[in-house]
Amino acid sequence: CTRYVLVKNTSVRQGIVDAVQRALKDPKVTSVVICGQNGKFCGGADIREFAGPMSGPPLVPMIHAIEAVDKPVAAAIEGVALGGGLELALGCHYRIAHSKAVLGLPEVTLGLLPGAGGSQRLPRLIGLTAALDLITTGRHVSAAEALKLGILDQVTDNNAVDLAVEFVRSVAGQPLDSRRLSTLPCPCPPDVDSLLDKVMSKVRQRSRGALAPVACVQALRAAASLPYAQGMEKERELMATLFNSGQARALQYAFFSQRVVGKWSLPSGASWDNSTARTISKAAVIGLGTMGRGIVVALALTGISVVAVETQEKQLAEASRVVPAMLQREAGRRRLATPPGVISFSSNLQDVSEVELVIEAVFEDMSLKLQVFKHLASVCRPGTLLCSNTSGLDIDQLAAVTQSPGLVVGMHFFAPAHVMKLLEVVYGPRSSPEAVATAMQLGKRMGKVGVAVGNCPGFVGNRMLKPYLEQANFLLEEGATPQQVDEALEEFGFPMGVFRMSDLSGLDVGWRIRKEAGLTGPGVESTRTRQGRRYSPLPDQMCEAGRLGQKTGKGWYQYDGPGGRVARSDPWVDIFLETYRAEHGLVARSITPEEILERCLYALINEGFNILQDAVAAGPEDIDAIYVFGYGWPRHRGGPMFHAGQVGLGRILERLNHHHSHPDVPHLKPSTLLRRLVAAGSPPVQKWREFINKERVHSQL
Ligand SMILES: CC(C)(COP(=O)(O)OP(=O)(O)OC[C@H]1O[C@@H](n2cnc3c(N)ncnc32)[C@H](O)[C@@H]1OP(=O)(O)O)[C@@H](O)C(=O)NCCC(=O)NCCSC(=O)C[C@@H](O)CCCCCCCCCCCCC(=O)O
Repeated sequence: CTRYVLVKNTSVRQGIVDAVQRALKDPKVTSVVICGQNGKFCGGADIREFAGPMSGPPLVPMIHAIEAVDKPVAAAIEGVALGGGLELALGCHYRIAHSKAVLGLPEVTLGLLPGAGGSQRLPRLIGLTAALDLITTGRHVSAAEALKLGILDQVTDNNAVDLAVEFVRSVAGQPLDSRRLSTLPCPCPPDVDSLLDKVMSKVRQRSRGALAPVACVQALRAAASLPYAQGMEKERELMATLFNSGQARALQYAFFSQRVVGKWSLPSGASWDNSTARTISKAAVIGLGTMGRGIVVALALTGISVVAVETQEKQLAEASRVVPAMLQREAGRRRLATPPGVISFSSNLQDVSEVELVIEAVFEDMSLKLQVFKHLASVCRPGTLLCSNTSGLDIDQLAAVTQSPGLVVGMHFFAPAHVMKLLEVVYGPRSSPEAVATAMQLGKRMGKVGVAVGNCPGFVGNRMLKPYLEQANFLLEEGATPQQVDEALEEFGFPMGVFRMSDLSGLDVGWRIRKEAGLTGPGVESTRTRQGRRYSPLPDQMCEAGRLGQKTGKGWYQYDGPGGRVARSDPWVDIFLETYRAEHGLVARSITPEEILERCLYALINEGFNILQDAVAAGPEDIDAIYVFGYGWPRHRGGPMFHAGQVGLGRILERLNHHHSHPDVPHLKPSTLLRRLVAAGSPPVQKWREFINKERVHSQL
């Protein structure tokens, strides 16, 4: 073999075409190895190219040409072979990989399908059943699994390129017909139709309105039932539909948002690339309720040793029993051989004196948290980072009771903390860049999507949730039922509507917060206006009636006893709402799903604009990542701020104005930023950051 180097500064596709052509023409070349540069085979198509017209040689004919070559061609896979990268490898006659390589067809996660023959070649190679799994989930597989599935011919711990060269030399001259996947039949189980139907219904249920998983099944049905050329035609047709769908744009935006938020910056100018993070090896978690336990597991899974502290003996005993089992289960799910972290349980706060970082996860009560922070400040070594898992309390107030307020940040996890991907890293005015960098890096080590956000009540996620919940309650007062509201939201793509979600998390959570805010409780007058704003006492009255949600077996729905999970509508709630309306002289009216979506979602989006205006979030991507990873916003709709752009900012403004002008629907006053964006011609979401910065410079916000 002669080695031809693919030059990186020209299009990779052009490079491959040219190099293969030269190799074909060169009589000295008996076989060909395609490899990547710098130890990475190929991560697939450049997603940014999808936004404009494609240039350079198209992928599909290029792969066909490689497959048709009459000298053996092997792909030497190091690093990754994803998407178009794996499709290129499937066009080669052989595939040799390094043991650490990762393979997959993740196009479905970008709103696409493997559109360069992958949907037709992979099932011909590994069979329909396995291909359905890989293509509809987009999951990555290790080299070992790929070898077992039959995607790879050989795996090595040594140099994959050297092995591939040796390998193709050894097979030079052998017939290649059986190695051309496009010529092979697709191995299918006998009950192929019932398998496809079953997978289709599973996919529809799981995808909540996403188009790509459904198109993937359709493409695989074509692979199973049609000759290759017709299958490719179907693949192209489905790809064209997906390609031009708003969902593909939303999912590709979500891919980049996830990466944008990692490049955080603070209003002070500190940012990910000018701040140094400390590497944490010893941490402590204070409070072993649901959140604390999850955080302990998340830390331990990264190999950090954790001191888990709980002062209540009963809770400590239960946590000592439950946490190791949780760790074992999660390690198993992640295919980690043994959970690497070491956990020690204690009832003594003194035991955290040697750790480098503490996460407080006690009850959501400011006076209790202040007490804990004061204590920590006296127990911990100087320089220990003190973090709070508060879901919305003032980080600055906590920092104020310590000697080093710069070392205090919020680390707001989402339940279950060892599973949910989102982490809000909350910086106060005094938090140091080092503290933020350390919390962000720790989040990354835990596999979280960390988003740096400013300090305000509820931070980003919960601050936006408030007007959303408020509108949902107002809709009940006006005539909707919890089922109607939930159905509209679930149809939109949320895994759970707002009332089912409240039942799951417990109605008492918000009740406690409202009591602390003086909005309800003894001595507060039972009116529909509180602290000068419209207020719905409905959720408080539910709590007063003992209906706290799933845990009491009754909430906005009824369940089969406490802890039950299947929500059924409850005639009690209908009577409760009717009585309430009658008491307050409200006449129920018919409310459309459109109004439900506008009132709930536009309220949430409007608060998102306020948050951007206040610089609590650095950009719309931060808000969108928070909602996609922490609040069940359907990923194929990009996130609330992306969705606003899709709907049209002018339309959102017009509908907010419309609802706001209604005498009994307050709290929907459009944000100044939204107005300014509309006045500026509604620039695309990718331009908002720049726009906000300019407006701020000119003091327009
Ligand atoms: C590769 C990774 C695993 C690396 O992870 P790692 O953690 O190491 O690094 P990062 O994730 O932080 O990434 C670093 C850096 O790189 C950027 N990036 C990564 N991948 C891509 C990409 N694919 N494109 C663009 N940019 C990428 C990332 O943003 C970071 O940039 P930054 O500036 O922040 O530093 C990991 O990155 C990863 O998983 N990547 C994605 C892998 C993937 O999903 N691949 C599939 C891509 S889609 C594809 O391959 C499609 C194919 O099926 C071929 C399609 C054929 C097209 C045919 C067209 C027919 C269409 C018909 C249309 C008809 C139109 C009409 O008729 O109108």
